Amino acid sequence: MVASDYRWKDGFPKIGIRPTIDGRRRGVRESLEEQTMNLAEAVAKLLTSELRYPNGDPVECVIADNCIGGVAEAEAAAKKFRKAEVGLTITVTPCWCYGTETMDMDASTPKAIWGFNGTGRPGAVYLAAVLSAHAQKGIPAFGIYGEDVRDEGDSEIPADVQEKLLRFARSGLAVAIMRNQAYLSMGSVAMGIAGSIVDDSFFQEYLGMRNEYIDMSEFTRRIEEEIYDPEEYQLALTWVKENCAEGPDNNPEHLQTSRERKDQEWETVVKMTLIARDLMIGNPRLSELGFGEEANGHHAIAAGFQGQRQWTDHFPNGDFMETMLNSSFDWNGKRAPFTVATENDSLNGVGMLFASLLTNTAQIFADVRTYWSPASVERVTGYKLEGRAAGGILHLINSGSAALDGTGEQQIDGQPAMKPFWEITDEEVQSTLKATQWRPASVEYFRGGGFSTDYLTRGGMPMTMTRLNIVKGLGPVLQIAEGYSVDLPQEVHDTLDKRTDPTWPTTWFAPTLTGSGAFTSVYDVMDHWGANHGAISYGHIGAELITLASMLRIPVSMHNVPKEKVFRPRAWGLFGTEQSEGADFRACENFGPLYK
Ligand SMILES: C[C@H](O)[C@@H](O)[C@@H](O)C(=O)CO
Ligand SMILES: [Mn+2]
Repeated sequence: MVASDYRWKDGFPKIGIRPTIDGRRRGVRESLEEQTMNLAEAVAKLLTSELRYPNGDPVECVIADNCIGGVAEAEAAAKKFRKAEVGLTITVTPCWCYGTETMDMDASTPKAIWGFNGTGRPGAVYLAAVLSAHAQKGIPAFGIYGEDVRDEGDSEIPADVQEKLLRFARSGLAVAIMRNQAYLSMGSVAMGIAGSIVDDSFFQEYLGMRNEYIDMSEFTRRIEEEIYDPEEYQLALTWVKENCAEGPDNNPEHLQTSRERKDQEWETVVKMTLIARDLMIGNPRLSELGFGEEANGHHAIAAGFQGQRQWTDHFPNGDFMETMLNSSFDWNGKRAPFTVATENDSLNGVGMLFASLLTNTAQIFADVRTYWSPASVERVTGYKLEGRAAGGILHLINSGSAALDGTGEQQIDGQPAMKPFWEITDEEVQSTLKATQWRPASVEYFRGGGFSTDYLTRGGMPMTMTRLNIVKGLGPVLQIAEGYSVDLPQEVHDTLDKRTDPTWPTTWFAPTLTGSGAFTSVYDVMDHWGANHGAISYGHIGAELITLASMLRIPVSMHNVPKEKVFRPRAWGLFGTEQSEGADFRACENFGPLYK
């Protein structure tokens, strides 16, 4: 097993499927057993064929041993699910069943109910009844009810039901996978950035996660005492020399460092990468080398590196380490990305974690740096923004953490994309590496040097930018902006890029406007953004993020997701049905964090 696969050794949570049934024997129950179990099997088949765990394996479903007609069978299923480490449940039924007697009572796992929309037996009536019980008992559940009436015995899952089952399951798996994992804070607060003040109550109560902390001096100790796998280090260094092209030094001549110094910095940043990964997930090789404690790691599904300034004022910066860990490959080959936030912005790290669990793809961490109005672009370059960029663009750029996948060199149907690692080809890995330069870090900012990731994201990718904020008195709030990466003519990009730090990776982002609220204009999007950073994912995943946030009881303060894709627990509608965000805030406050 390569070190980076070690993190999956405990397996993943499973999806529990609960076929519920009218418990009346001597006719009713018997007539429904087969159809009900068939629905359960059809749901399991759909989920197993469509969804994958972060390591690429198909998700696993566990079906209750028999249909659930009353409390004894409900508890038997719950027991089976606990043993099988089920992290979310889906109840399916074509018929009337007894609400509180058959419901899943575990308040800490996401749950959905699909009430088959037929006429012979009232599955949708059970759905309404049991959802009212869920509301009354404070255990919110998602309701799924197909739009069109189907015939009795039909166990095909209609497309609208499939979409909701998958959206629920993706988000529910994200909830279950992050639970009991850790966020590892490497260092503390970077340059007064509030997101790097780790709020452990938030992690504990909303995400079910624990917090681990190390001082950055741990990197120094491990470098000096050689607490890493020396063979992997040699492999990594050789791979880096062959595959990571060093770009031109942009520093004023008197600040440029020698070749010898740069070579040393490369050695240090490669060691830092091995060390950060081992800190996060452990490494069995360290045990063989006599470092049993270090071999265990911190059980971290996400981490952040403070870097600035105490580390970077003296040592090479964390850009190479953060970028490589966030990417879908390294010297060991293709593998699931790690989640590492730059500047230890733990709240942006959580945004990256959400999106990576929902998509199994790598994430871009960036400063939401500049709103470029069409007039400003024209003034500075003479160029008139057009197409998706016509309303203005956001310059997403930061020194570290942007996954190499963000180059857009991977493809889906001939279009730029970012894919799960198991779909990435070797050629795409090569062109991603070719599209990236490693620029000697700007020494005025990073006195200890290092190498910044420099690339330009290809335009035309659907993308979703998200940001988690914490507000005193309110708690966490999520912001979501769907849009597209856009291409600019090369000379226009160069002019705009050179006004800031051209050694950093750039994504030009055009959010999709709705004409109202925070999405009236691109300026409004920037003006509403809650912090200096955003987490950017491939794809339009706003609907998945909304569903996930509602499971965790994190209200969404701004989004541009079409209304028909918004899917939250049924009880949300009881807090008001208006299209504003108010009902979401009231519901989240009322039910409180998932693990309170
Ligand atoms: C080099 C600078 O300190 C940057 O790292 C800074 O602009 C940020 O990224 C702030 O989030
Ligand atoms: Mn930043």
